Amino acid sequence: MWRRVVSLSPLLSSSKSRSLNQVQVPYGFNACQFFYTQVLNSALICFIFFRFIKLISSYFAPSSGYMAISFKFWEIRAEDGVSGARRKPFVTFVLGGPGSGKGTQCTRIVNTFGFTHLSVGDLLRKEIYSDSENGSMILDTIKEGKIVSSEVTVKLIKNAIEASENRRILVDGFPRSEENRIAYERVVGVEPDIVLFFDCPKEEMVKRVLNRNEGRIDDNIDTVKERLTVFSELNLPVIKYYSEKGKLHKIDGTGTEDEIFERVLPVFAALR
Ligand SMILES: Nc1ncnc2c1ncn2[C@@H]1O[C@H](COP(=O)(O)OP(=O)(O)O)[C@@H](O)[C@H]1O
Ligand SMILES: Nc1ccn([C@H]2C[C@H](O)[C@@H](COP(=O)(O)OP(=O)(O)O)O2)c(=O)n1
Ligand SMILES: [Mg+2]
Repeated sequence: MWRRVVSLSPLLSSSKSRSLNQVQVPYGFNACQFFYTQVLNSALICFIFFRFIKLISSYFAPSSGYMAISFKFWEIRAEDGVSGARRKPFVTFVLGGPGSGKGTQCTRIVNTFGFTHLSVGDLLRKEIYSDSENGSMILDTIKEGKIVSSEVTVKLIKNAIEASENRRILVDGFPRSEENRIAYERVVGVEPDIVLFFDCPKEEMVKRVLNRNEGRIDDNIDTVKERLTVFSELNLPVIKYYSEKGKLHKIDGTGTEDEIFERVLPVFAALR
C-alpha cells in the first residue's frame, strides 16, 4: 500500500505543477509546486493510513485479550473524532444494598440527565420470563438471595450497552461482587467512568423492601436477610475498590426521595 502511495505522488505533483509552473517566486522556489507535492501527498497518506486502520479494526472482531484492549483504544480515539466508529459510552455503576433506592434515583437521573437505565435485576428477571436456558437457574438464585454467575450477567449487560443508541448509561445493581467486577473488565475491556453508592441503614432498607409491593419473589424477610449478608460480604469490597480508585460518589440514602436526589444532582451537574 505504501508503495502505491509513493507511486501516486509524482502523478499528483506533475499534473498540477505543469499548469501552475508560471507562479515562480525568488530563489527558484515554486510555492504552488511545493504545496501540491508536500501538503497534498501528506493528506493522501494520512487518509489512506486511517482507512487502513479502520479496515484492520473491523476485520479483527474484538472479543478478548490484546485485540479487545487495542480495539478499546481505537474506540476511545474514535471519540475524538478520528473516525466514524461508535463513541465509547459513559458508564455509571449504581450500587447500594437491597432497598437503598438505586432504581428510584436512577429514574430521576434518566429524567434529568438523559441517561439510559439498565437495571441488571430487570435484565435477569426478563431472562426468567422469556424462558431462556438460564431462566430456572436465575430464578433459584434470586429466590435464595444469592448472586447469578458473572458469565450470564456480563453478557446481558454487554448486549444491552451495545444495543443502546444512548452513550450515557446507568448500570444499576452491578457489580455485586469482585467476581462481577473482574468479569466485566475482562469482557468489556474498560472500567466505569463513575460509581454511585447509596448508603442506607439496614433497618431502613428492610422496611423499604418489605413495602415495595412489586410482587417480587425476593421481597420477603428471609431473602432480604440473606441479601444483606451477601451485600456485606461481597459488595462492600467492590465499593472499597472504587473508593480507592477515586471513582466512588457515596450518597447518603436516607431521607425523602427529593432529599436524596438533591445529593445526586451535583455529581452529574459537574460532568456537564
Ligand atoms: N427515600 C425513600 N424513602 C422511602 N421509600 C423509598 C425511598 N426511595 C425509594 N423508596 C421505596 O423503597 C423501595 C425500594 O426502592 P428501590 O428504588 O426499588 O431500591 P433498590 O433498587 O435499591 O432496591 C421502593 O418501593 C421505593 O418506592
Ligand atoms: N449483578 C447482579 C444483579 C442482580 N442479581 C440478582 C440477585 C439480586 O438479588 C436480584 C435482584 O436485583 P435488583 O438489582 O433488581 O435488586 P434491588 O433493586 O437491589 O432490590 O438479581 C445478580 O445476581 N447479580
Ligand atoms: Mg432496584
